Amino acid sequence: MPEITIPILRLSHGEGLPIPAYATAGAAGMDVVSAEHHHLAPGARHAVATGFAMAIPEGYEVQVRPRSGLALKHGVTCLNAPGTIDSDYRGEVKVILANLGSEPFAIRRGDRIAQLVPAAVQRATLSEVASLDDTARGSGGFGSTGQR
Ligand SMILES: O=c1ccn([C@H]2C[C@H](O)[C@@H](COP(=O)(O)OP(=O)(O)OP(=O)(O)O)O2)c(=O)[nH]1
Ligand SMILES: [Mg+2]
Repeated sequence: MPEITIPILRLSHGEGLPIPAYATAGAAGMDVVSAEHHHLAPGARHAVATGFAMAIPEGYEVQVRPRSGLALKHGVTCLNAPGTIDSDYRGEVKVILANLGSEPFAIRRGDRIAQLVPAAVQRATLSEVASLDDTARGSGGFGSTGQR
């Protein structure tokens, strides 16, 4: 898939911070850093400032995903993963971090806190009908297959 270009606007409190960037040539996500210091108590959540806004091209979104290192080592994750940045959103990108661990977690300005993955968006029109076609599964779900 060809690369898209996303205009990014640095906000005043984002001055001096790196803009989100790929850590390696094959990385899927651009690491994004915190623009603030914040103490995240166990069980707490916070919308962490990043200091920038974007104008995502129509037809795309940007997903805000957790970093596995923070999740594994500290129990810190994006509560709404994957977060959705809409193409018409012009506000500051925030990262909703939650501390699911048992220790307080210190977020420092400049720390990498999440990763951004641009993705194409398939939109759909919903067409209301009186009945649906039959399938082998039918209404079975939630672990209905392979029951012993
Ligand atoms: O992790 C996130 C998720 C969302 N947003 C911003 C961009 C997004 O376009 C907007 C709305 O997000 P979403 O649609 O997930 O939230 P909502 O609760 O449906 O709010 P809204 O009514 O504003 O759509 O909030 C972020 O900055 N970070
Ligand atoms: Mg919404």
